[in-house]
Amino acid sequence: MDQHIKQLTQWLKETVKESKTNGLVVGLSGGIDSTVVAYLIKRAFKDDSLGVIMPCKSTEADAEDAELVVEGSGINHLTINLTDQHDALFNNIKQQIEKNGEWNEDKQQLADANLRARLRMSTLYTIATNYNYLVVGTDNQAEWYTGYFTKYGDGGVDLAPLLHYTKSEVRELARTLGVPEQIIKKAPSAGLWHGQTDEEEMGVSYNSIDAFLNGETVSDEDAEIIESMHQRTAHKRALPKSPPDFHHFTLE
Ligand SMILES: Nc1ncnc2c1ncn2[C@@H]1O[C@H](COP(=O)(O)OP(=O)(O)OC[C@H]2O[C@@H]([n+]3cccc(C(=O)O)c3)[C@H](O)[C@@H]2O)[C@@H](O)[C@H]1O
Ligand SMILES: Nc1ncnc2c1ncn2[C@@H]1O[C@H](COP(=O)(O)OP(=O)(O)OP(=O)(O)O)[C@@H](O)[C@H]1O
Ligand SMILES: [Mg+2]
Repeated sequence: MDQHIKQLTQWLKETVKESKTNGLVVGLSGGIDSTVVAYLIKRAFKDDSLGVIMPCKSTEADAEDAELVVEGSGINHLTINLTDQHDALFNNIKQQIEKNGEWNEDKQQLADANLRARLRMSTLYTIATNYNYLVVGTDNQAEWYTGYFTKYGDGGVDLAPLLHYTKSEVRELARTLGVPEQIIKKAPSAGLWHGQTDEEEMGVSYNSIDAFLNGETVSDEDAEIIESMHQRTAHKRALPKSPPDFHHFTLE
């Protein structure tokens, strides 16, 4: 993994140079993916890398883990609490829809969760504009393939350095980078509602997704879940659909 870390660091430097920007910013959750990204961007840009801790109705333990990452990596950081802003915006939207009697209770948890991810994205882009930085994503190969991210939320980024690494490879990168074991061992969680874990929500383990991506045999049930997630989320990996140019086409 040493060689990968050197190459990733070099790639980050080149990408920033080509974009004529000054550095990189990432959201720091205290989870392993953003931790690995934080260590990498700090290596690439000693002074022009920034981690942003954005609690949003999340647990104190998550913010403490993120602080541990700041200490371990030495990365510059900001903490911006989004809880009140999320509350205000979500309740405003909810009240307006409720007035029409059209609020969908079944979708409340998901809508609330995705707004958290999109508020974080908006915060990161506001910061990126200020410093002339790029926003770095944390999606790994397993999340990208299954579409397990919020479209234009944590998926709304300028570059995605971990896209070709399975979850177990991200753990290997973390060990090589000297990430504290406490962070490596934590159950992956989007932290979008109390007690959420990725594997419970998806109904399949990262070990199984990694094996599938490596071309190894997994159970039929797991393969079906993975393929179905992949198909349902194809739109997240594509540019927005647009119609044919009707200046040049007439539909029958
Ligand atoms: N066929 C289609 N063509 C074009 N667009 C389509 C579409 N189908 C839905 N859409 C659009 O996409 C939206 C649904 O996608 P999206 O908004 O992403 O929402 P969705 O995929 O339903 O939910 C996001 C999932 O990602 C998980 N997540 C989020 C954030 C972080 C993490 C993590 O691991 O940390 C995990 C979260 O727990 C949840 O399971 C729809 O509201 C609609 O606007
Ligand atoms: N509380 C938070 N503060 C700042 N950024 C956050 C927060 N929660 C989530 N994010 C951002 O959203 C990204 C997606 O979350 P995700 O859970 O997939 O990654 P992770 O937390 O780094 O690792 P893991 O998947 O193992 O939990 C994070 O990597 C991070 O950039
Ligand atoms: Mg997480």
